[in-house]
Amino acid sequence: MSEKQNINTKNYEGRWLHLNKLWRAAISQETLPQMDRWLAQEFAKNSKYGSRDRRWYSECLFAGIRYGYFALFCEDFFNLKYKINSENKKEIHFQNFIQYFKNKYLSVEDILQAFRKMNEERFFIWIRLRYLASNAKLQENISIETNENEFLNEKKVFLEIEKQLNHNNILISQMIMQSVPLWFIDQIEKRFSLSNWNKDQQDSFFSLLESRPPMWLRLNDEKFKTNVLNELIKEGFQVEVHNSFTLKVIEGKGGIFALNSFRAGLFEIQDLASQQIGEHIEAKFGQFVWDTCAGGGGKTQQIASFLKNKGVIYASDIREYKLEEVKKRARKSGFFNIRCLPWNGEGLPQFQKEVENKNGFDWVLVDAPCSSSGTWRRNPDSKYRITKENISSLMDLQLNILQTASEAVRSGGHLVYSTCSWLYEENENIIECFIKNNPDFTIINHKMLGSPMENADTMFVAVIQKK
Ligand SMILES: C[S@@+](CC[C@H](N)C(=O)[O-])C[C@H]1O[C@@H](n2cnc3c(N)ncnc32)[C@H](O)[C@@H]1O
Repeated sequence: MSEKQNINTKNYEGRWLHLNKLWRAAISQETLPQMDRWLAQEFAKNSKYGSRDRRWYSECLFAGIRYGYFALFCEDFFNLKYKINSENKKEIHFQNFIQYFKNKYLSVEDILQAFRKMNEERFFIWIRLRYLASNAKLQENISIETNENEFLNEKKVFLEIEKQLNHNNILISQMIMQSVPLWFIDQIEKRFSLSNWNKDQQDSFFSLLESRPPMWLRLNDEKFKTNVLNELIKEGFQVEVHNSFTLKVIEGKGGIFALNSFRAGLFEIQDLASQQIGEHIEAKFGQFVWDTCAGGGGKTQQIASFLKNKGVIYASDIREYKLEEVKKRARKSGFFNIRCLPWNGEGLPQFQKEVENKNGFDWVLVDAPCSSSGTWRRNPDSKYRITKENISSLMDLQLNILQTASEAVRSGGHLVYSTCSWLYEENENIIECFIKNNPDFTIINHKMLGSPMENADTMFVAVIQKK
């Protein structure tokens, strides 16, 4: 079978066979791969994939990961019903089945092993049925519909599962339908009650998991709005103005990086919730800011756009190569006040004398490494990877970084802590522990941002002030 497929019903079958092959290759990796990275490598290895092929294969493989846990649920239920049940003639108690399923898959290894054991054609039957029941739409108009007479038994079981779930505990049902591992049940309950999300918000938290968030853009200056909008529209993007700095791309053909206005540094791609974190750093002209975990500099750039070269920003990260990206982006946007310093979270780095002269920073941002549970819409594979053990080691790291970074805040200055996670352990818990150990700091406010309140990732921010 050739790798390149033209999109018509003639090689529809070949396309599915190739999809199965790609899925098998993905799950045969040593560990469950991060799907976007794995796919990028896979496509780079084979230049024969056309852009429509790439979109379709990646959409289907992402659906595979997004709904993989649900597919295991369906397959196990199907097997019980059609194999064990026909032999033993016993009725399956749905409640008992849920309990059995919950205890059967307790880690990413369990899930990966089950993916490997399952015939890929069968796997994609469940994925297709589930995808068709979701609100998500395939970007490419290549059908994933099943023929009327195909998979009749599976369709029956799928409908039965939907029906049974409708009569079940609502939280458990939503978790199963949205393929959220049941080991998260306590954390989800905690989040719902802590954040006081109402029924609609709870429903949205789940239903938003069916799709990626839209692409959000942040202008580096509101005066660029007309220029940027004109170019986007001219290039066929459908865009909505969210506020004076933020645009939402409703539809676009890709190729945003090639736009003149992007290359000239007039705007950045940045999720809405991430932008809202940045807005909590209310740095005034002339102030000093330290972005301790700057990564590629998404928030460093945003803070620089507030300061308009009047003030100083230090950007640090344990990954030195990321700081090269920060420098490149700063040059592109004409920000000359960003100083990059590698930092591993142990002790304070060697700042220039100017920091000591100011008695420390006015603002210190700790955009901490975290489980990324708030980015499941984008990276669904990460929901299977989060375990109690890695949350606990992340908590130690988060608290350590926050503690060390806090030593650089001047008296009266602010410490901002953020994550792209909705887990209590990584958020409220961390700031509560920090405050307990540091009575000279007070929490000014803290909140969840993004989904389910907005069509974005889910993030957390806390503003803490030094007395
Ligand atoms: C959530 S990401 C930061 C994203 C970035 N602020 C942005 O807006 O694009 C967390 C960052 O923390 C960095 N990091 C992880 N461990 C660290 C440590 N011990 N010390 C300093 N940075 C660390 C990671 O390399 C990663 O870039």
